[in-house]
Amino acid sequence: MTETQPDLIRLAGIRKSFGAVMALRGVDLTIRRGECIGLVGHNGAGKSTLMQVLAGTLKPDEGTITVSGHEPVRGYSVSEAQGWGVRCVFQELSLCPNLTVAENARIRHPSLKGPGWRRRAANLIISELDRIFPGHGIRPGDLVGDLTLGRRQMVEIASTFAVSSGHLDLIILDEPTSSLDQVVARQLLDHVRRATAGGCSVILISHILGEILSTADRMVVMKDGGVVEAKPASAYTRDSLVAAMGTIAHDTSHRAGDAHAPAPAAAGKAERSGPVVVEARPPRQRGDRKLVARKGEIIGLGGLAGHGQTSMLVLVHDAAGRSGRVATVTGKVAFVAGDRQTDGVFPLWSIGRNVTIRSLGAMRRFGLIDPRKEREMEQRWKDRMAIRTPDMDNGILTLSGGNQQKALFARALASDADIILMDDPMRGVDIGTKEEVYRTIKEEAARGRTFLWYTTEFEELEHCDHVYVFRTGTLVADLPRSELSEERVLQSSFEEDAA
Ligand SMILES: Nc1ncnc2c1ncn2[C@@H]1O[C@H](COP(=O)(O)OP(=O)(O)OP(=O)(O)O)[C@@H](O)[C@H]1O
Repeated sequence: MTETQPDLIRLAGIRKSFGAVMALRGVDLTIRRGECIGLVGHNGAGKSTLMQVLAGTLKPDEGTITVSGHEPVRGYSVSEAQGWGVRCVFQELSLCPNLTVAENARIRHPSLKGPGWRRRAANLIISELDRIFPGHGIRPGDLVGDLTLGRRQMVEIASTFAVSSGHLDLIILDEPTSSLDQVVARQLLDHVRRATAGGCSVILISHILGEILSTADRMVVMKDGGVVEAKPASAYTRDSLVAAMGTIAHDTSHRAGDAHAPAPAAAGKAERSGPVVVEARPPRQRGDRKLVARKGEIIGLGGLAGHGQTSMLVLVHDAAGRSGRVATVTGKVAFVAGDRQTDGVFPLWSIGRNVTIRSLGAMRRFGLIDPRKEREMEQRWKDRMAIRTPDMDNGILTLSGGNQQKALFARALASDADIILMDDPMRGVDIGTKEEVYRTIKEEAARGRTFLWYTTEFEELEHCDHVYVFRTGTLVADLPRSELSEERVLQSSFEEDAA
Protein backbone atom coordinates (compact mmCIF):
# COMPACT_ATOMS: atom_id res chain seq x y z
CA MET A 1 0.00 0.00 0.00
CA THR A 2 1.36 3.42 -0.92
CA GLU A 3 0.42 6.12 1.57
CA THR A 4 0.78 9.00 -0.90
CA GLN A 5 -1.70 7.63 -3.41
CA PRO A 6 -5.35 8.58 -3.01
CA ASP A 7 -7.85 5.93 -2.02
CA LEU A 8 -8.91 3.78 -4.93
CA ILE A 9 -12.65 4.23 -4.47
CA ARG A 10 -14.81 6.05 -1.98
CA LEU A 11 -18.52 5.36 -1.64
CA ALA A 12 -20.46 7.94 0.35
CA GLY A 13 -24.05 7.96 1.57
CA ILE A 14 -25.17 5.12 -0.71
CA ARG A 15 -28.87 4.37 -0.40
CA LYS A 16 -30.93 1.81 -2.25
CA SER A 17 -34.48 0.59 -1.75
CA PHE A 18 -36.43 -2.18 -3.44
CA GLY A 19 -40.05 -1.24 -2.86
CA ALA A 20 -40.58 -1.32 0.88
CA VAL A 21 -37.19 -2.95 1.59
CA MET A 22 -34.39 -0.52 2.30
CA ALA A 23 -31.39 -2.63 1.27
CA LEU A 24 -28.77 0.12 1.81
CA ARG A 25 -29.36 2.95 4.23
CA GLY A 26 -26.55 5.45 3.63
CA VAL A 27 -23.35 3.40 3.34
CA ASP A 28 -19.85 4.90 3.42
CA LEU A 29 -16.96 2.69 2.32
CA THR A 30 -13.40 3.47 1.34
CA ILE A 31 -11.30 1.01 -0.63
CA ARG A 32 -7.55 1.53 -0.47
CA ARG A 33 -5.09 0.40 -3.11
CA GLY A 34 -3.68 -3.07 -2.63
CA GLU A 35 -5.85 -3.98 0.32
CA CYS A 36 -8.09 -6.97 0.78
CA ILE A 37 -11.36 -6.07 2.45
CA GLY A 38 -13.33 -8.85 4.10
CA LEU A 39 -17.01 -7.96 3.83
CA VAL A 40 -19.25 -9.87 6.23
CA GLY A 41 -22.80 -9.75 7.54
CA HIS A 42 -25.87 -11.92 7.85
CA ASN A 43 -27.96 -12.97 4.87
CA GLY A 44 -29.78 -9.92 3.59
CA ALA A 45 -27.45 -7.42 5.31
CA GLY A 46 -26.91 -5.67 1.96
CA LYS A 47 -23.48 -6.94 0.89
CA SER A 48 -24.39 -8.04 -2.63
CA THR A 49 -26.48 -4.93 -3.23
CA LEU A 50 -23.55 -2.71 -2.22
CA MET A 51 -21.24 -4.66 -4.51
CA GLN A 52 -23.68 -4.31 -7.39
CA VAL A 53 -23.58 -0.56 -6.89
CA LEU A 54 -19.78 -0.68 -6.92
CA ALA A 55 -19.77 -2.82 -10.06
CA GLY A 56 -22.17 -0.42 -11.76
CA THR A 57 -24.89 -3.03 -12.28
CA LEU A 58 -27.25 -1.26 -9.88
CA LYS A 59 -27.88 2.46 -9.69
CA PRO A 60 -28.13 3.78 -6.13
CA ASP A 61 -31.07 6.01 -5.19
CA GLU A 62 -28.65 8.39 -3.47
CA GLY A 63 -24.94 8.73 -2.76
CA THR A 64 -21.67 9.38 -4.57
CA ILE A 65 -18.85 7.26 -5.95
CA THR A 66 -15.39 8.80 -6.20
CA VAL A 67 -12.51 7.06 -7.97
CA SER A 68 -8.82 7.82 -7.38
CA GLY A 69 -9.54 11.18 -5.77
CA HIS A 70 -11.25 12.61 -8.87
CA GLU A 71 -14.62 14.35 -8.83
CA PRO A 72 -17.56 12.03 -7.99
CA VAL A 73 -18.41 10.01 -11.10
CA ARG A 74 -21.72 10.96 -12.71
CA GLY A 75 -23.82 8.13 -14.09
CA TYR A 76 -21.52 5.40 -12.77
CA SER A 77 -22.32 2.35 -14.93
CA VAL A 78 -20.91 -1.11 -15.69
CA SER A 79 -18.73 0.24 -18.47
CA GLU A 80 -17.57 3.15 -16.26
CA ALA A 81 -16.70 0.67 -13.52
CA GLN A 82 -14.82 -1.58 -15.94
CA GLY A 83 -13.02 1.45 -17.33
CA TRP A 84 -11.82 2.17 -13.78
CA GLY A 85 -10.56 -1.39 -13.53
CA VAL A 86 -13.38 -2.78 -11.35
CA ARG A 87 -14.46 -6.38 -12.02
CA CYS A 88 -16.55 -8.79 -10.07
CA VAL A 89 -17.50 -12.40 -9.64
CA PHE A 90 -21.06 -12.59 -8.39
CA GLN A 91 -22.78 -15.46 -6.57
CA GLU A 92 -24.92 -16.35 -9.55
CA LEU A 93 -22.55 -17.51 -12.22
CA SER A 94 -22.80 -15.73 -15.53
CA LEU A 95 -21.20 -18.21 -17.91
CA CYS A 96 -23.13 -19.55 -20.90
CA PRO A 97 -23.53 -23.31 -20.38
CA ASN A 98 -23.88 -24.12 -24.08
CA LEU A 99 -20.53 -22.54 -24.99
CA THR A 100 -17.02 -23.81 -24.34
CA VAL A 101 -14.61 -22.45 -21.75
CA ALA A 102 -12.66 -20.54 -24.43
CA GLU A 103 -15.82 -19.14 -26.03
CA ASN A 104 -16.98 -17.88 -22.65
CA ALA A 105 -13.60 -16.21 -22.15
CA ARG A 106 -14.06 -14.49 -25.49
CA ILE A 107 -17.42 -13.06 -24.37
CA ARG A 108 -15.84 -11.68 -21.20
CA HIS A 109 -12.90 -10.28 -23.17
CA PRO A 110 -14.32 -8.64 -26.28
CA SER A 111 -10.88 -7.33 -27.27
CA LEU A 112 -9.99 -10.91 -28.30
CA LYS A 113 -11.39 -10.50 -31.78
CA GLY A 114 -10.19 -11.08 -35.33
CA PRO A 115 -8.46 -14.14 -36.80
CA GLY A 116 -7.09 -16.57 -34.26
CA TRP A 117 -9.34 -15.32 -31.43
CA ARG A 118 -10.20 -18.88 -30.40
CA ARG A 119 -6.55 -19.78 -29.80
CA ARG A 120 -5.86 -16.53 -27.98
CA ALA A 121 -8.98 -16.90 -25.81
CA ALA A 122 -7.93 -20.47 -24.99
CA ASN A 123 -4.41 -19.34 -24.06
CA LEU A 124 -5.70 -16.47 -21.92
CA ILE A 125 -8.10 -18.55 -19.85
CA ILE A 126 -5.87 -21.59 -19.48
CA SER A 127 -2.81 -19.62 -18.42
CA GLU A 128 -4.91 -17.77 -15.83
CA LEU A 129 -6.39 -21.05 -14.58
CA ASP A 130 -2.84 -22.45 -14.35
CA ARG A 131 -1.76 -19.41 -12.36
CA ILE A 132 -4.63 -19.50 -9.86
CA PHE A 133 -5.59 -23.18 -9.74
CA PRO A 134 -2.58 -25.32 -10.70
CA GLY A 135 -3.67 -28.85 -11.65
CA HIS A 136 -7.23 -27.67 -12.46
CA GLY A 137 -7.86 -30.25 -15.24
CA ILE A 138 -10.05 -27.92 -17.31
CA ARG A 139 -9.64 -27.81 -21.09
CA PRO A 140 -10.49 -24.83 -23.30
CA GLY A 141 -12.82 -26.93 -25.44
CA ASP A 142 -14.86 -28.23 -22.47
CA LEU A 143 -18.51 -27.28 -22.63
CA VAL A 144 -19.27 -25.16 -19.55
CA GLY A 145 -22.60 -26.94 -18.99
CA ASP A 146 -20.69 -30.23 -18.59
CA LEU A 147 -18.41 -28.85 -15.85
CA THR A 148 -19.14 -29.31 -12.15
CA LEU A 149 -20.31 -26.24 -10.28
CA GLY A 150 -16.87 -25.90 -8.70
CA ARG A 151 -15.09 -25.94 -12.05
CA ARG A 152 -17.55 -23.44 -13.49
CA GLN A 153 -16.72 -21.18 -10.58
CA MET A 154 -12.99 -21.62 -11.28
CA VAL A 155 -13.50 -20.61 -14.92
CA GLU A 156 -15.51 -17.58 -13.87
CA ILE A 157 -12.86 -16.49 -11.37
CA ALA A 158 -9.96 -17.01 -13.79
CA SER A 159 -11.82 -15.15 -16.51
CA THR A 160 -12.32 -12.20 -14.15
CA PHE A 161 -8.68 -12.09 -13.06
CA ALA A 162 -7.39 -12.39 -16.64
CA VAL A 163 -6.39 -9.10 -18.23
CA SER A 164 -6.69 -8.83 -22.02
CA SER A 165 -6.86 -5.04 -22.26
CA GLY A 166 -7.04 -2.11 -19.86
CA HIS A 167 -6.10 -2.56 -16.21
CA LEU A 168 -7.37 -4.36 -13.16
CA ASP A 169 -7.55 -2.37 -9.92
CA LEU A 170 -10.32 -3.97 -7.92
CA ILE A 171 -11.78 -7.44 -7.90
CA ILE A 172 -15.00 -8.16 -6.05
CA LEU A 173 -15.42 -11.80 -5.05
CA ASP A 174 -18.93 -12.49 -3.73
CA GLU A 175 -18.70 -15.86 -1.95
CA PRO A 176 -16.12 -17.21 -4.37
CA THR A 177 -15.25 -20.33 -2.40
CA SER A 178 -18.82 -21.48 -1.84
CA SER A 179 -18.63 -24.37 -4.29
CA LEU A 180 -14.87 -24.96 -4.14
CA ASP A 181 -13.40 -27.69 -1.99
CA GLN A 182 -10.80 -26.86 0.65
CA VAL A 183 -7.79 -27.41 -1.59
CA VAL A 184 -9.07 -25.23 -4.43
CA ALA A 185 -10.39 -22.60 -2.03
CA ARG A 186 -6.90 -22.35 -0.52
CA GLN A 187 -5.39 -21.86 -3.99
CA LEU A 188 -7.76 -18.97 -4.59
CA LEU A 189 -7.08 -17.31 -1.24
CA ASP A 190 -3.34 -17.60 -1.84
CA HIS A 191 -3.87 -15.95 -5.21
CA VAL A 192 -5.83 -13.13 -3.58
CA ARG A 193 -2.81 -12.44 -1.36
CA ARG A 194 -0.51 -12.42 -4.40
CA ALA A 195 -2.86 -10.05 -6.24
CA THR A 196 -3.01 -7.58 -3.36
CA ALA A 197 0.78 -7.75 -2.96
CA GLY A 198 0.90 -6.70 -6.63
CA GLY A 199 -1.25 -3.63 -5.91
CA CYS A 200 -4.72 -4.88 -6.90
CA SER A 201 -7.48 -4.37 -4.32
CA VAL A 202 -9.87 -7.19 -3.50
CA ILE A 203 -13.22 -7.27 -1.74
CA LEU A 204 -13.94 -10.72 -0.45
CA ILE A 205 -17.41 -11.70 0.75
CA SER A 206 -17.68 -14.96 2.61
CA HIS A 207 -19.67 -16.64 5.33
CA ILE A 208 -16.68 -18.84 6.12
CA LEU A 209 -15.20 -16.61 8.77
CA GLY A 210 -11.93 -18.49 9.24
CA GLU A 211 -10.88 -18.03 5.64
CA ILE A 212 -11.87 -14.40 5.47
CA LEU A 213 -10.06 -13.52 8.71
CA SER A 214 -6.88 -15.19 7.52
CA THR A 215 -6.95 -13.50 4.11
CA ALA A 216 -8.30 -9.96 4.58
CA ASP A 217 -6.36 -6.91 5.78
CA ARG A 218 -9.45 -5.11 6.97
CA MET A 219 -12.91 -6.30 7.93
CA VAL A 220 -16.05 -4.38 7.10
CA VAL A 221 -19.14 -5.57 8.93
CA MET A 222 -22.61 -4.87 7.55
CA LYS A 223 -25.93 -5.20 9.29
CA ASP A 224 -29.42 -4.16 8.19
CA GLY A 225 -28.21 -2.19 5.19
CA GLY A 226 -25.44 -0.26 6.93
CA VAL A 227 -21.75 -0.62 7.81
CA VAL A 228 -21.58 -1.15 11.57
CA GLU A 229 -17.82 -1.70 12.00
CA ALA A 230 -14.60 -1.49 9.98
CA LYS A 231 -11.32 -2.53 11.63
CA PRO A 232 -8.10 -4.37 10.78
CA ALA A 233 -8.67 -8.11 10.50
CA SER A 234 -6.04 -8.65 13.20
CA ALA A 235 -8.36 -6.93 15.68
CA TYR A 236 -10.89 -9.76 15.42
CA THR A 237 -11.24 -13.30 16.57
CA ARG A 238 -13.90 -15.49 14.99
CA ASP A 239 -16.10 -14.94 18.04
CA SER A 240 -15.70 -11.19 18.15
CA LEU A 241 -16.52 -11.05 14.45
CA VAL A 242 -19.72 -13.03 15.01
CA ALA A 243 -20.55 -10.65 17.87
CA ALA A 244 -19.95 -7.62 15.62
CA MET A 245 -22.33 -9.03 13.01
CA GLY A 246 -25.01 -9.09 15.69
CA THR A 247 -27.99 -11.35 15.85
CA ILE A 248 -30.81 -11.56 13.40
CA ALA A 249 -34.35 -11.50 14.65
CA HIS A 250 -35.75 -15.00 14.97
CA ASP A 251 -39.42 -15.05 15.73
CA THR A 252 -39.74 -18.22 17.77
CA SER A 253 -43.52 -18.14 18.17
CA HIS A 254 -44.14 -20.67 15.42
CA ARG A 255 -41.32 -23.00 16.19
CA ALA A 256 -42.03 -26.62 16.80
CA GLY A 257 -40.04 -27.56 19.89
CA ASP A 258 -37.27 -25.49 21.42
CA ALA A 259 -34.51 -25.15 18.89
CA HIS A 260 -32.21 -23.72 21.53
CA ALA A 261 -32.33 -26.75 23.75
CA PRO A 262 -29.30 -28.99 23.33
CA ALA A 263 -30.08 -31.17 20.35
CA PRO A 264 -30.65 -34.79 21.17
CA ALA A 265 -28.16 -35.55 18.46
CA ALA A 266 -26.67 -38.88 17.76
CA ALA A 267 -23.22 -37.28 17.75
CA GLY A 268 -20.58 -39.51 19.18
CA LYS A 269 -22.65 -42.63 18.75
CA ALA A 270 -20.22 -45.45 18.12
CA GLU A 271 -22.47 -48.41 17.42
CA ARG A 272 -24.72 -48.10 14.43
CA SER A 273 -28.18 -49.39 15.10
CA GLY A 274 -31.69 -49.00 13.70
CA PRO A 275 -33.15 -50.23 10.44
CA VAL A 276 -31.17 -49.62 7.26
CA VAL A 277 -33.03 -47.19 4.99
CA VAL A 278 -30.40 -46.61 2.31
CA GLU A 279 -27.89 -49.03 0.89
CA ALA A 280 -26.07 -47.88 -2.21
CA ARG A 281 -22.94 -48.76 -4.14
CA PRO A 282 -21.37 -46.32 -6.61
CA PRO A 283 -21.44 -47.94 -10.08
CA ARG A 284 -17.64 -47.84 -10.36
CA GLN A 285 -16.97 -49.23 -6.90
CA ARG A 286 -14.70 -52.23 -6.67
CA GLY A 287 -14.89 -54.54 -3.65
CA ASP A 288 -17.91 -54.66 -1.42
CA ARG A 289 -17.81 -51.26 0.26
CA LYS A 290 -21.17 -49.52 0.11
CA LEU A 291 -22.88 -46.56 1.65
CA VAL A 292 -25.27 -47.50 4.42
CA ALA A 293 -27.64 -45.13 6.19
CA ARG A 294 -29.88 -46.10 9.04
CA LYS A 295 -33.05 -44.49 10.27
CA GLY A 296 -32.24 -41.35 12.24
CA GLU A 297 -28.63 -41.09 11.10
CA ILE A 298 -26.84 -38.09 9.66
CA ILE A 299 -24.47 -39.42 7.03
CA GLY A 300 -21.73 -37.20 5.63
CA LEU A 301 -20.43 -37.45 2.08
CA GLY A 302 -16.96 -35.93 2.08
CA GLY A 303 -13.92 -35.64 -0.16
CA LEU A 304 -12.86 -33.15 -2.79
CA ALA A 305 -15.60 -31.44 -4.80
CA GLY A 306 -16.98 -33.30 -7.79
CA HIS A 307 -15.77 -36.77 -6.85
CA GLY A 308 -19.11 -38.51 -7.21
CA GLN A 309 -20.95 -37.25 -4.14
CA THR A 310 -23.74 -35.55 -6.11
CA SER A 311 -24.10 -38.58 -8.40
CA MET A 312 -24.53 -40.74 -5.32
CA LEU A 313 -27.33 -38.49 -4.06
CA VAL A 314 -29.00 -38.62 -7.48
CA LEU A 315 -28.67 -42.41 -7.49
CA VAL A 316 -30.37 -42.63 -4.09
CA HIS A 317 -33.02 -40.16 -5.20
CA ASP A 318 -33.84 -42.15 -8.31
CA ALA A 319 -33.95 -45.43 -6.38
CA ALA A 320 -36.44 -44.12 -3.80
CA GLY A 321 -38.94 -46.70 -2.69
CA ARG A 322 -37.32 -49.39 -4.79
CA SER A 323 -34.76 -52.06 -4.22
CA GLY A 324 -32.34 -52.67 -6.99
CA ARG A 325 -28.89 -53.94 -7.84
CA VAL A 326 -27.01 -50.74 -6.94
CA ALA A 327 -29.31 -49.17 -4.37
CA THR A 328 -32.08 -50.00 -1.95
CA VAL A 329 -33.96 -47.06 -0.53
CA THR A 330 -36.79 -47.47 1.95
CA GLY A 331 -38.92 -44.35 2.27
CA LYS A 332 -39.70 -41.06 0.59
CA VAL A 333 -36.85 -38.75 -0.31
CA ALA A 334 -36.44 -35.01 -0.73
CA PHE A 335 -33.50 -33.27 -2.35
CA VAL A 336 -31.96 -29.97 -1.26
CA ALA A 337 -30.03 -28.67 -4.23
CA GLY A 338 -26.75 -26.83 -3.90
CA ASP A 339 -26.94 -25.35 -7.38
CA ARG A 340 -30.09 -23.38 -6.74
CA GLN A 341 -29.96 -21.70 -10.14
CA THR A 342 -30.39 -24.87 -12.15
CA ASP A 343 -31.90 -27.39 -9.73
CA GLY A 344 -33.50 -25.40 -7.01
CA VAL A 345 -35.73 -22.40 -7.18
CA PHE A 346 -38.76 -21.95 -9.38
CA PRO A 347 -37.83 -18.44 -10.44
CA LEU A 348 -41.30 -17.25 -11.46
CA TRP A 349 -43.01 -18.36 -8.27
CA SER A 350 -43.44 -16.67 -4.92
CA ILE A 351 -41.22 -17.49 -1.96
CA GLY A 352 -44.19 -19.17 -0.26
CA ARG A 353 -45.01 -21.46 -3.17
CA ASN A 354 -41.34 -22.36 -3.52
CA VAL A 355 -41.46 -23.59 0.07
CA THR A 356 -44.80 -25.41 -0.04
CA ILE A 357 -44.63 -26.95 -3.51
CA ARG A 358 -43.52 -30.33 -2.28
CA SER A 359 -46.24 -30.47 0.37
CA LEU A 360 -49.30 -29.40 -1.60
CA GLY A 361 -50.76 -32.90 -1.37
CA ALA A 362 -50.93 -32.64 2.42
CA MET A 363 -52.79 -29.34 2.19
CA ARG A 364 -55.56 -30.52 -0.06
CA ARG A 365 -59.18 -30.17 1.07
CA PHE A 366 -61.95 -31.52 -1.14
CA GLY A 367 -59.40 -31.79 -3.92
CA LEU A 368 -58.33 -28.14 -3.63
CA ILE A 369 -55.39 -26.62 -1.84
CA ASP A 370 -56.48 -25.07 1.44
CA PRO A 371 -55.04 -21.52 1.34
CA ARG A 372 -55.15 -21.21 5.13
CA LYS A 373 -52.99 -24.29 5.59
CA GLU A 374 -50.61 -23.12 2.91
CA ARG A 375 -50.22 -19.72 4.63
CA GLU A 376 -49.64 -21.42 7.96
CA MET A 377 -46.91 -23.58 6.51
CA GLU A 378 -45.28 -20.62 4.75
CA GLN A 379 -45.28 -18.60 7.97
CA ARG A 380 -43.99 -21.45 10.10
CA TRP A 381 -41.01 -22.02 7.83
CA LYS A 382 -40.36 -18.31 7.31
CA ASP A 383 -39.92 -18.03 11.08
CA ARG A 384 -38.11 -21.30 11.61
CA MET A 385 -35.54 -20.55 8.92
CA ALA A 386 -35.56 -16.78 9.50
CA ILE A 387 -36.28 -16.13 5.82
CA ARG A 388 -35.80 -12.44 5.51
CA THR A 389 -38.67 -10.94 3.56
CA PRO A 390 -41.55 -8.61 4.29
CA ASP A 391 -43.93 -10.90 2.39
CA MET A 392 -43.82 -14.57 1.40
CA ASP A 393 -45.89 -13.62 -1.67
CA ASN A 394 -42.90 -11.78 -3.14
CA GLY A 395 -41.04 -13.48 -5.97
CA ILE A 396 -38.27 -15.86 -4.88
CA LEU A 397 -35.67 -13.81 -6.75
CA THR A 398 -36.28 -10.82 -4.48
CA LEU A 399 -34.49 -12.77 -1.73
CA SER A 400 -30.76 -12.51 -1.13
CA GLY A 401 -28.78 -15.61 -2.20
CA GLY A 402 -28.54 -17.08 1.28
CA ASN A 403 -32.23 -16.57 1.91
CA GLN A 404 -33.10 -18.41 -1.32
CA GLN A 405 -31.06 -21.31 -0.03
CA LYS A 406 -32.99 -21.25 3.26
CA ALA A 407 -36.25 -21.47 1.27
CA LEU A 408 -34.98 -24.62 -0.47
CA PHE A 409 -34.15 -26.14 2.90
CA ALA A 410 -37.57 -25.28 4.19
CA ARG A 411 -39.13 -26.99 1.15
CA ALA A 412 -37.43 -30.30 1.94
CA LEU A 413 -37.93 -30.17 5.70
CA ALA A 414 -41.58 -29.17 5.39
CA SER A 415 -42.26 -32.19 3.18
CA ASP A 416 -43.15 -35.68 4.36
CA ALA A 417 -39.82 -37.15 3.21
CA ASP A 418 -38.15 -39.72 5.45
CA ILE A 419 -34.77 -39.27 3.84
CA ILE A 420 -33.33 -35.84 3.05
CA LEU A 421 -30.56 -35.63 0.47
CA MET A 422 -28.44 -32.49 0.74
CA ASP A 423 -26.15 -31.46 -2.09
CA ASP A 424 -23.78 -29.04 -0.35
CA PRO A 425 -26.79 -26.94 0.60
CA MET A 426 -25.31 -24.46 3.09
CA ARG A 427 -23.35 -22.49 0.56
CA GLY A 428 -24.11 -18.83 1.12
CA VAL A 429 -26.05 -19.33 4.33
CA ASP A 430 -24.86 -17.06 7.15
CA ILE A 431 -23.36 -18.36 10.34
CA GLY A 432 -26.38 -17.63 12.55
CA THR A 433 -28.79 -19.44 10.28
CA LYS A 434 -26.35 -22.30 9.71
CA GLU A 435 -26.33 -22.99 13.45
CA GLU A 436 -30.11 -22.94 13.38
CA VAL A 437 -30.26 -25.35 10.44
CA TYR A 438 -27.70 -27.70 12.06
CA ARG A 439 -29.92 -27.80 15.14
CA THR A 440 -32.99 -28.48 13.04
CA ILE A 441 -31.22 -31.32 11.23
CA LYS A 442 -30.25 -32.90 14.54
CA GLU A 443 -33.76 -32.54 15.92
CA GLU A 444 -35.26 -34.05 12.81
CA ALA A 445 -32.74 -36.91 12.88
CA ALA A 446 -33.66 -37.59 16.50
CA ARG A 447 -37.27 -37.86 15.33
CA GLY A 448 -36.24 -40.57 12.88
CA ARG A 449 -35.42 -38.74 9.67
CA THR A 450 -32.27 -39.73 7.83
CA PHE A 451 -29.92 -37.22 6.22
CA LEU A 452 -27.38 -37.79 3.48
CA TRP A 453 -25.27 -34.66 3.48
CA TYR A 454 -22.68 -33.82 0.89
CA THR A 455 -20.57 -30.89 2.05
CA THR A 456 -17.35 -29.25 0.95
CA GLU A 457 -16.83 -27.78 4.43
CA PHE A 458 -15.05 -30.04 6.85
CA GLU A 459 -16.70 -28.38 9.85
CA GLU A 460 -20.05 -29.61 8.62
CA LEU A 461 -18.91 -33.23 8.53
CA GLU A 462 -18.43 -32.92 12.27
CA HIS A 463 -22.21 -32.82 12.62
CA CYS A 464 -22.48 -36.27 11.05
CA ASP A 465 -22.68 -39.68 12.71
CA HIS A 466 -20.76 -41.39 9.98
CA VAL A 467 -18.77 -40.10 7.01
CA TYR A 468 -18.01 -41.68 3.62
CA VAL A 469 -15.13 -40.12 1.70
CA PHE A 470 -15.38 -40.11 -2.10
CA ARG A 471 -12.61 -40.17 -4.64
CA THR A 472 -13.04 -40.51 -8.42
CA GLY A 473 -16.59 -41.72 -8.05
CA THR A 474 -15.91 -44.39 -5.45
CA LEU A 475 -16.02 -44.72 -1.67
CA VAL A 476 -12.46 -44.70 -0.34
CA ALA A 477 -13.07 -44.33 3.37
CA ASP A 478 -15.78 -45.12 5.83
CA LEU A 479 -15.29 -43.19 9.05
CA PRO A 480 -17.33 -43.38 12.21
CA ARG A 481 -17.58 -40.05 13.96
CA SER A 482 -14.99 -41.09 16.54
CA GLU A 483 -12.37 -41.53 13.79
CA LEU A 484 -13.20 -38.36 11.88
CA SER A 485 -10.49 -35.75 11.42
CA GLU A 486 -9.75 -33.23 8.70
CA GLU A 487 -6.41 -34.89 8.07
CA ARG A 488 -8.03 -38.26 7.67
CA VAL A 489 -10.55 -36.94 5.13
CA LEU A 490 -7.87 -35.12 3.13
CA GLN A 491 -5.55 -38.10 3.22
CA SER A 492 -8.28 -40.40 1.96
CA SER A 493 -9.20 -37.88 -0.73
CA PHE A 494 -5.75 -38.18 -2.24
CA GLU A 495 -4.92 -41.83 -1.68
CA GLU A 496 -6.41 -44.65 -3.67
CA ASP A 497 -7.77 -46.70 -0.79
CA ALA A 498 -6.96 -45.25 2.56
CA ALA A 499 -9.24 -46.98 4.98
N1 LIG B 1 -34.17 -7.29 -6.69
C1 LIG B 1 -34.59 -7.19 -5.44
N2 LIG B 1 -35.90 -6.96 -5.16
C2 LIG B 1 -36.34 -6.86 -3.89
N3 LIG B 1 -35.55 -6.96 -2.80
C3 LIG B 1 -34.25 -7.18 -3.01
C4 LIG B 1 -33.70 -7.31 -4.33
N4 LIG B 1 -32.35 -7.52 -4.22
C5 LIG B 1 -32.09 -7.53 -2.89
N5 LIG B 1 -33.22 -7.32 -2.17
C6 LIG B 1 -33.33 -7.24 -0.70
O1 LIG B 1 -32.30 -6.39 -0.23
C7 LIG B 1 -31.78 -6.88 1.00
C8 LIG B 1 -30.26 -7.00 0.88
O2 LIG B 1 -29.97 -8.11 0.02
P1 LIG B 1 -28.48 -8.52 -0.40
O3 LIG B 1 -28.61 -9.53 -1.50
O4 LIG B 1 -27.70 -7.30 -0.66
O5 LIG B 1 -27.97 -9.23 0.94
P2 LIG B 1 -26.59 -9.98 1.24
O6 LIG B 1 -25.99 -9.33 2.44
O7 LIG B 1 -25.77 -10.05 0.02
O8 LIG B 1 -27.13 -11.43 1.64
P3 LIG B 1 -26.53 -12.93 1.34
O9 LIG B 1 -25.46 -13.15 2.35
O10 LIG B 1 -27.72 -13.81 1.60
O11 LIG B 1 -26.09 -12.98 -0.07
C9 LIG B 1 -32.50 -8.17 1.30
O12 LIG B 1 -33.54 -7.90 2.21
C10 LIG B 1 -33.06 -8.58 -0.04
O13 LIG B 1 -34.23 -9.36 0.11
